[in-house]
Amino acid sequence: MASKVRVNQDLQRERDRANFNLEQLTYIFDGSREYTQKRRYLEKRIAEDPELKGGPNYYFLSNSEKYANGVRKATLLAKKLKEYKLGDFTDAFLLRSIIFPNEASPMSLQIDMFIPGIMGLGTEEQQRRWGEKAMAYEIIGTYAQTELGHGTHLRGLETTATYDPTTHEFVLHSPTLTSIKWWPGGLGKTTNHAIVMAMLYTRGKCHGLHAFMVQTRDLETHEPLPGVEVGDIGPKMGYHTVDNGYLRLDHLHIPRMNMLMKNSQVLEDGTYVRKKSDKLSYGTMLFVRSTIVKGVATNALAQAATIAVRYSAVRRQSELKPGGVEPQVLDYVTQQYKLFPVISQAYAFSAVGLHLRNLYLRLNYDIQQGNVELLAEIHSLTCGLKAFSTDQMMWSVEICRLSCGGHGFSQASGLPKIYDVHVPACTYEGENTVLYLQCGRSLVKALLQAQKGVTLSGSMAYLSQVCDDKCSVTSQVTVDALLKSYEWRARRAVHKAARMYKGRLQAGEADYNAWNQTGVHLVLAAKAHCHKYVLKTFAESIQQAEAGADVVRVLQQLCLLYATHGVTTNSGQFLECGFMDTRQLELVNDHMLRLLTDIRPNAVALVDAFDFTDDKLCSVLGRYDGQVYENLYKWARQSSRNETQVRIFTTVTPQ
Ligand SMILES: CCCCCCC/C=C/C(=O)SCCNC(=O)CCNC(=O)[C@H](O)C(C)(C)COP(=O)(O)OP(=O)(O)OC[C@H]1O[C@@H](n2cnc3c(N)ncnc32)[C@H](O)[C@@H]1OP(=O)(O)O
Ligand SMILES: Cc1cc2nc3c(=O)[nH]c(=O)nc-3n(C[C@H](O)[C@H](O)[C@H](O)COP(=O)(O)OP(=O)(O)OC[C@H]3O[C@@H](n4cnc5c(N)ncnc54)[C@H](O)[C@@H]3O)c2cc1C
Repeated sequence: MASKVRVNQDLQRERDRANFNLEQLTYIFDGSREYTQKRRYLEKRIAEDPELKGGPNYYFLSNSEKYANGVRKATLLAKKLKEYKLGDFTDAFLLRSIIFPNEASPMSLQIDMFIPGIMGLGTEEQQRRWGEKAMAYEIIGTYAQTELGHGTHLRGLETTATYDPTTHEFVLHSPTLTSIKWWPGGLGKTTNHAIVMAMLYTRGKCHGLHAFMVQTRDLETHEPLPGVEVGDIGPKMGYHTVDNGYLRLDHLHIPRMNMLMKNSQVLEDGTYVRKKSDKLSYGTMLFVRSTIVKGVATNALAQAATIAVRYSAVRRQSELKPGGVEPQVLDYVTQQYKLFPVISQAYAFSAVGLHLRNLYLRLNYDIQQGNVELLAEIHSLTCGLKAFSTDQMMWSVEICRLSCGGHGFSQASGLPKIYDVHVPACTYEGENTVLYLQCGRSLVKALLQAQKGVTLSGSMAYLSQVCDDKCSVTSQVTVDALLKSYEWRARRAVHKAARMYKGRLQAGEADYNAWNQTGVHLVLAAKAHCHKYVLKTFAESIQQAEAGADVVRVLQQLCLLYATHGVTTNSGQFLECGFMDTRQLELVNDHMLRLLTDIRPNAVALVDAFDFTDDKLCSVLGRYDGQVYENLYKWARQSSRNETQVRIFTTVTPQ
């Protein structure tokens, strides 16, 4: 992004010394040149749009004002989708990310889950009936699954949908206090529809969790409908622009055809027609998990790295060379050790996120053809990678904030806002530990199958491969050599969990207890499996990259940094499996430190390539021009606390 303003000299010097084609790297990070061009076009258009440019300073708003401003922008988003003639899903996500920089829209569930739910769970007729209205924002919906008493345990959800064959209606009800729907985004004030996940009863039999289209509010008055109680769940740690709400249903009658019936049906006489797979109802969650790696984890990592690296190039502090000038804090190796791995994580998870998107599209196509073979594998992968990428993001965003010293603790840095809005991803769409366990169990089950002669395929094929070669790490540390170490570490972790599980069964323990007692090692196995998968996918993406040698070189440096940093921060597991010895670990560690030096000249350019505008970052520390101090001072003076001076009133004490 060319800037005509005065750029901080240190930052300009960093940009002048970069030695790779930054534009090409942006295309790779975005996924394509076309996406970059469309993003830039929309960013420019929004920045110049009189209805959207400017606006109140988010940081100085109360929580209620943040929500009201969010509703204002969400209604403009709906308007601009039409005005800009943007129709498809990707465009809606993109436009929303520009209008809501590191903010969640009060209507975020409309495109995150409500529309995907209609398209994924509804018949073609139902897609026409509600999908088109939802795309036109004529109805505003959310996804109401979690209840006061249950979020993880879907089979424990209590909301009921009971079919009445005499009226051809479902009666939706919240039978207990713990069955009140709790958390759905936009439910408190904003939305007028919800996909309600409820236990389906027909002819006295429960058929498990199914999706129902429920109108919660009058489309004219926005009043809650009879049988519907809705409200906001109250202040939260972050996510202030979203009215996460509660929904209590009191024998609400809805037509039979409000059950989303793509995968299973209830006929007029109450006959239940079952679906191909019990898990197709869970399809919306699988879709969202597949988008979180790129849309949430990568996005947060890249933004936090941009802010922290640019600021570290501008910030001069302390004394490095005795008597010398104060150095840029980016010249401290400890600062490089904090920040450069975050850059590598952002590029790694971007590659994985783009890969997952293609995998999901393939699964979706297969399911349309009635083929659910890939479902279990993609479920396992999306569980593991959603948890692994968001865990990494949570820690790394905080490392970036801490690396900015006191100013990192100011909202002016933009880093607390990144944390606030993205860290819930460790909980929503499946709490991370629970998802690791899903992944870990599927790995152990696959290995046990392989031990019975079943040939494994896909991401688990390596589990049954006999690998007797020793670690090939020499003084020439390479990704290929390290990938074998990662594979060995993951294979060993899965084998260990499987041995523990089988051992407990053989000792006569019940199956559920054998799984529970193995839980810690299931999580370790899932993390090791995901770590290997990320490194392998990142490395393969570089081999396939359409880029010049200069860009390939910097990506290879980042990939090797990702690999070596992963070994040094998990060294116990690599040593424990006996594949790598302490001498080889030393070689890996030394190589990682050399990589920090190699990457240092390109550090600012590598984050510039993420191509975030100042409007997107909302950060005084991460400004493109690096003019931090004067803008921190200007920012502080905007604070309402500075509108008045302190007056000392002497109180007259009665004689
Ligand atoms: C881009 C930004 C988006 C922002 C969105 C913000 C809004 C947030 C919205 C939400 O949070 S919506 C609510 C999300 N809630 C959850 O994710 C609930 C998590 N819990 C579950 O998914 C399930 O309860 C479970 C943990 C997976 C357990 O499943 P279950 O109760 O069925 O029992 P299991 O014995 O574990 O599984 C049985 C069997 O089924 C397979 N399986 C489970 N889920 C799926 C699935 N989604 N797809 C495919 N297969 C699935 C599981 O692997 C087992 O297989 P087998 O081992 O029997 O072969
Ligand atoms: C910001 C935000 C937005 C949300 N938006 C929505 C929404 O739009 N729609 C919606 O339906 N929901 C939404 N949710 C709810 C979210 O999906 C749930 O909070 C999430 O699924 C976790 O469930 P829970 O809260 O019941 O936690 P619990 O499952 O009760 O977790 C508590 C602890 O128990 C552990 N635990 C639970 N089960 C197991 C197990 N089987 N094995 C081992 N440990 C276990 C967990 O690891 C965790 O440590 C949102 C939540 C947040 C924070």
